[in-house]
Amino acid sequence: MAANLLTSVQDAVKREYDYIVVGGGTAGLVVATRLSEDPSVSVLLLEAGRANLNEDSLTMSGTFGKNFFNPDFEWGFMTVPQKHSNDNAFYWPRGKGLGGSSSINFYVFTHPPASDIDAIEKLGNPGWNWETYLRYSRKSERFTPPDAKEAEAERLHYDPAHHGTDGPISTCYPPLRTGWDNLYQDALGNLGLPPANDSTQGDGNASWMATCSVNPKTNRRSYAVEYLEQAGTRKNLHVVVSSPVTRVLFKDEKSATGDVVASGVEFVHDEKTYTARAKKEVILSAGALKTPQILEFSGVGNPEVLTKIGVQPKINLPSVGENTTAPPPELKEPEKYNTLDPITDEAVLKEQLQLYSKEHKGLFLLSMLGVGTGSLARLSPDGAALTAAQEARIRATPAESWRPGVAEQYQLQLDKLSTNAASLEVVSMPVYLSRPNPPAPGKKYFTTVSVLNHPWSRGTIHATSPDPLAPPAFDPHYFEDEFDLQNMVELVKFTRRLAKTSPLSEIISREHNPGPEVQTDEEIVAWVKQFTGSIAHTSGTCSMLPRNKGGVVDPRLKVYGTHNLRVVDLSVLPLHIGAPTQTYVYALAEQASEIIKGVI
Ligand SMILES: Cc1cc2nc3c(=O)[nH]c(=O)nc-3n(C[C@H](O)[C@H](O)[C@H](O)COP(=O)(O)OP(=O)(O)OC[C@H]3O[C@@H](n4cnc5c(N)ncnc54)[C@H](O)[C@@H]3O)c2cc1C
Repeated sequence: MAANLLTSVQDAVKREYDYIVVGGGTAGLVVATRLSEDPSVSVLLLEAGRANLNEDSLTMSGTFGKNFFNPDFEWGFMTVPQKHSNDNAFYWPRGKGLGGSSSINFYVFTHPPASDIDAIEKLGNPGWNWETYLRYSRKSERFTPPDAKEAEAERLHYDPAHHGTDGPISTCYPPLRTGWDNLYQDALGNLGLPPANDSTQGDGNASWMATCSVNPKTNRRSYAVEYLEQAGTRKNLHVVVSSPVTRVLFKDEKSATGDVVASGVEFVHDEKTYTARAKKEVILSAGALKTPQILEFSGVGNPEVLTKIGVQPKINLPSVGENTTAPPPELKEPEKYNTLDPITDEAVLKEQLQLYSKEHKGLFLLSMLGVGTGSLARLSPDGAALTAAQEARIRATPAESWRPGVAEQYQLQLDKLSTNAASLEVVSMPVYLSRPNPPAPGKKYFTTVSVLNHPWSRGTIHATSPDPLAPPAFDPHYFEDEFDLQNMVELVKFTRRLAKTSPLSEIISREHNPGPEVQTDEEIVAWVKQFTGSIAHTSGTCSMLPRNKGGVVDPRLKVYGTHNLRVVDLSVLPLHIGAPTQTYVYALAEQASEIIKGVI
């Protein structure tokens, strides 16, 4: 059905649309679909990548990372060398094509803690709180509860009030489970993270079983393209693919309030440049890594950055591309039970692919299930002392030494530290995913993906080349704040303790990474700097904050100084949340759609 919405460039440039949405990823597809619910408005969606509709390798479940570095589906971004991480450049995968990152993500679908969502409102954004988040998250979700007997046996406990039942994104518990997740949860409980329904309550020091965005009827990925499917054959929504937008175009005259007025966008298709025209608004949803670049090429940003790429400044907004927060993970693994490792054997892979395509069964139904979150003080014997030292250091640093608005963000992070709220996450993954020691043939593993959810380092993403199609410079400043590194080191030690804690210890034969040769703090630091990777949740590059506090958009998601240009994607999240980010992006885009429609 969604294929009916595809339009040719020649048709699109002949018309004038009410709304142009830039980027057909997670947020963009929600916004375009919701706006076109009103048959009296016209919407054009421009996506840089291909349509990729009905692409088996995207919709098949259990294919974690399969499309990494595949230019048909993924951008292949790299950070600049990281000064505080041995000058390593980190791989930042992002989805390309309709569905964006929701088409390649690892489809864990969980809520952030309520306090993290309320923090967004506290930073100066009325209406962006847990209550509204939950309303819009429910609107996006179609949850299928587990069978009652199975739920009891496998502890698939949940709060029905936290799930929607008739939204476009299907969610469920992973259709196939590893068999060790109860043991994982018990071991986490023995280390101070007791079982809970989910991550939303209290200080977040807990463990739970995560749901995923998979359709339990088809056992396929459920992702943003479901929204387009809902749009069906609407005549007022046009989708043009393979057309990267290079800049927003503005009218010569300003609005009555003195703001610049967007009139459309410039985009490239088959190496030719075109213009698409908008009557009402332009909405940027190109993701946290690309939206700041489009703003900069449109003349919106820090004049110094713009001048270097040969762009005439229109709006002085130095916060574009700043406040980049990018949490890094660490990996480690034991052996046994249901995992995806056997598919590295050609014969098993063939058999499993057949099983999946014919009966929608087999190992590809596995997903991440057991999750634990905790504060540093809860996870490490040295955590309280390290936390106190960080609190003292931040309090002793004059607020003027940070960029505007960071002091307010740090205050909320300090509140989390002083109440011992969870900021670290350990997720069990049923496959070998770590470096440098390779897996042994014929064995099974699980990896503990360890995540720092509230990093203190702040980075930047800026255009540096005059070519708008060249990637910008991604610089997360990993480990610039030493506390981030200390957290990662303590996470490695915690993961080691977890593996030695009953009942999990009973099923583990040995640790492969970091491996026995990595023991002292210095050795762990070296391993972390060399072998950590990005969890792909970068946010904040066009933060929703007051303008004098580092804001790029206001609480109506409008770019400051503009009359009708908004940003709706993960760029606007001003302070990172303690969870993977897709659930948040769907809720954000649902709320944004109602704002744009004037419903709220
Ligand atoms: C590998 C990976 C694993 C992840 N795992 C999870 C997980 O398990 N659970 C979870 O909750 N979250 C996960 N995430 C994060 C989550 O998927 C993202 O945060 C979310 O999808 C981001 O949505 P977005 O709309 O901001 O950006 P995207 O979905 O990335 O959309 C941006 C879109 O804009 C397009 N675009 C870019 N530039 C232009 C341009 N110039 N012109 C036109 N179009 C353009 C892109 O091609 C893309 O389609 C993962 C992400 C990745 C990459």
